[in-house]
Amino acid sequence: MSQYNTTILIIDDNEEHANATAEAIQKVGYKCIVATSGKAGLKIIETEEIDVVITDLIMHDFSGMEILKATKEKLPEAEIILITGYGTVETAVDAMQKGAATFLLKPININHLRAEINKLVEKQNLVRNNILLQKQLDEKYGLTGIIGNSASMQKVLTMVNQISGTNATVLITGESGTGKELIAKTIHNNSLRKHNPLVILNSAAIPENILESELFGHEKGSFTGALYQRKGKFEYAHRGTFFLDEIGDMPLSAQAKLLRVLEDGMITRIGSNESIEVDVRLIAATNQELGNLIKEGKFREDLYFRLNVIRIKLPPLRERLEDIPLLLDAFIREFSRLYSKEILQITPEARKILLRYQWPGNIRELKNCIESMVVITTKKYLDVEDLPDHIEKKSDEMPVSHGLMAGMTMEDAEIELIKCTLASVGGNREEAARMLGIGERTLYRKLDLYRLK
Ligand SMILES: Nc1ncnc2c1ncn2[C@@H]1O[C@H](COP(=O)(O)OP(=O)(O)OP(=O)(O)O)[C@@H](O)[C@H]1O
Repeated sequence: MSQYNTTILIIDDNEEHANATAEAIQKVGYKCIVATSGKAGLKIIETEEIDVVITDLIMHDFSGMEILKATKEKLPEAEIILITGYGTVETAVDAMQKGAATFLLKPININHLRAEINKLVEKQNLVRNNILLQKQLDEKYGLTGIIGNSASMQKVLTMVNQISGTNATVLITGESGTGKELIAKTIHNNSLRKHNPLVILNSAAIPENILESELFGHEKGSFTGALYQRKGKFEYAHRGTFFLDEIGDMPLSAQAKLLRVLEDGMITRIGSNESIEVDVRLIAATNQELGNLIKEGKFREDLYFRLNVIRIKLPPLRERLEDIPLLLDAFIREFSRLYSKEILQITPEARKILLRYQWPGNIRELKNCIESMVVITTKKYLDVEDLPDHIEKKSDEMPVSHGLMAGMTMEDAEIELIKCTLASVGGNREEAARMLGIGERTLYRKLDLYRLK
């Protein structure tokens, strides 16, 4: 949405003043509706789609605070700017705590007002585009809950979509917190097995001496402590999916037995001579390099080939920083709802810092970070001071370009600036355009023109 389809409501009981403000805003392309009383303003809020409400704080019938309350109820996505005199600054601050975007002092500086509106509209567009994009992704893949519009995640989603309906064994690799379990659950939920169990076992979390019993079950008396007969996870997963996490940590003896199950579809409980047929789709995951484990003699090569029928490689978050804005918006919404806080926003400064951080714990770390910020903030937005302590807070450490020299053309300088800005935000074009103060489309055009894509 551009400014041409953004509607701004101006509520001010000084008619002359209201019209002058509207005229100044219309000049830069916004659609304006003027209400010259609080009552008229409230009626418009009830019936029209408004993106930004600019209201005087003190009017003869209703106060700006009442307008704010009604707007929050009827138009939760709209942004509110309060216009106030010096005597009422305290009330305006209170209004910001109740959800107003900002307040401006009288007499209004029209350039300042335009800049505030531009900022708010840009923020609204970003949120709306992200929601739309996620909806499109969900519709395209029918895979709700997996967020990511980077090329690498699109590739993963396409693959998940293609293989979910098959019975093929899947090996998911990726660092901790990149979403391996989420992908495994999604494959199961989109498969014909979705009404049957999804059984999950983490090989690393089970002591070696009981892992085989967990996997294949045991007969009563088969070892000290085996007081009863017990089914293993494979049996529980019959007709469903078995997600075996941290497979790289599985001891060699269990690997040999697992290989046999994959080859003939039969399991044998410990202490039994009888084989039981199981119909299980296996999805294995690891954050280790299985190739290295094979070289070290810790992982069976034949099992690796059996598992590696379909391989899904999840890239670390630092290699797909362009997914961060979408993830940020989704997690902020999720935790605002969970902790019953009005949907919060994040300041550009805090956003910049999160975009530059390397995320060693990947999406799990980002999710935890946003959860803690939502919990601790006392404001309507998340800011730099809400960031966890271990995240470096300096946002002014921009990469410096060393490529500028007297004598180079403006065009070369522009190329250098674009490259340097993109590098500072990990290639995130949306964020880079914002920093450069140009539209995303303009940035795309320039990338095309200078063959920087
Ligand atoms: N693409 C994504 N979109 C939304 N949420 C995600 C995405 N990827 C991961 N998450 C969330 O991040 C958290 C960690 O994901 P998950 O447990 O699937 O990672 P993992 O790779 O299995 O981690 P580990 O190797 O430590 O077991 C979960 O809360 C998950 O829902």
